[in-house]
Amino acid sequence: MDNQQNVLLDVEKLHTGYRLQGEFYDAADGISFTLKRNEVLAIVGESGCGKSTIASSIVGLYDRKNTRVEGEIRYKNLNLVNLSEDLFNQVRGNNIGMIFQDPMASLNPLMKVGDQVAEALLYHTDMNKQQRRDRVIELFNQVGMPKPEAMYDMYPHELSGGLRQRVVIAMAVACKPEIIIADEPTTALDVTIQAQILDLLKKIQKESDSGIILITHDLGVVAETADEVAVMYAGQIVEKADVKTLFTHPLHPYTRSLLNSIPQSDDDKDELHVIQGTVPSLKNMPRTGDRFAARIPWIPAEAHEADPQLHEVEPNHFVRCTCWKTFHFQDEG
Ligand SMILES: Nc1ncnc2c1ncn2[C@@H]1O[C@H](COP(=O)(O)OP(=O)(O)OP(=O)(O)O)[C@@H](O)[C@H]1O
Repeated sequence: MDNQQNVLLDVEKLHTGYRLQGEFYDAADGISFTLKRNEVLAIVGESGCGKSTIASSIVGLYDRKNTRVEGEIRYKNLNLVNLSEDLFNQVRGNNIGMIFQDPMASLNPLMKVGDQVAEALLYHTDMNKQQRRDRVIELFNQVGMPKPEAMYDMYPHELSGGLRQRVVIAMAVACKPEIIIADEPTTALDVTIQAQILDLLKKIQKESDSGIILITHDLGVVAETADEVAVMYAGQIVEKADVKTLFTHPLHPYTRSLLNSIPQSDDDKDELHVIQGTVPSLKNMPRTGDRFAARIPWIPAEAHEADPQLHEVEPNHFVRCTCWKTFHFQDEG
């Protein structure tokens, strides 16, 4: 049972649509989930499923003219869906920290990295200059930057990709936010550095009792880091469970296909089931029936629900549609 006090963020029927040639099309199409304290919730799915749309809806980083956001994103007594720009500016950084994929895009190339982290403190705290500098050095220590004092005065281009991402993480956690949203935080980094950054995120989460929403297309990252997982397909959550259940007992055909498309070892290569087709574009997304049905055409139409819902098939394990009951891979007969 959910302990309400531990719920940091409660997303309820979130619809985020983008205007394309005058009409809105939902990229997040009725998304509901909760993020709890001390939890890493991974949102996973192929490119174009709507993962980043959820992140930008939560932090209010979208073009208000061409984006329509409806539903509820409850944080404390606020509904972030109707929040004014002013309030968003207070919440972002202070209560909700954001880490993006490309550290270079988050950093100003002309400013010392230490000053950039200090700037976040300038907006959200009443620390004086020296206090801000001390706090930045402390943060650089916390995120594992070597020689933090010297690092303060470096420019982004003087740092490696991994160190730049550590600066971005320092910036995101500078004001001790309760919620951290990390959108593909390791995708731009070398494999060896990826593991270090994921370890760092877990360490920060544990030290600060925060909740992390980790957005990724990489199931390896999910296995490494997440507590809970939401699998997304074509704007909807199709399966939700704790990480162990999801990896040992996946049910939705999309989750099973995703898991089956990663080789565990060279021996498994012959048994991989590649997912046919691609995620439909926003305009061409089916809005009725099972959105994944077109990619598993050998499963009979009557196996799918007409209006697939998320069913709790066992405690805390949710699956959309009942077609999983008859699903098999094509070559399994
Ligand atoms: N600003 C926008 N205007 C119009 N369409 C958009 C916009 N942002 C995203 N989309 C479309 O919405 C859908 C979901 O995109 P989104 O970026 O949320 O997916 P994603 O799962 O995060 O994929 P990726 O990892 O490639 O970013 C895609 O079809 C995308 O083309």
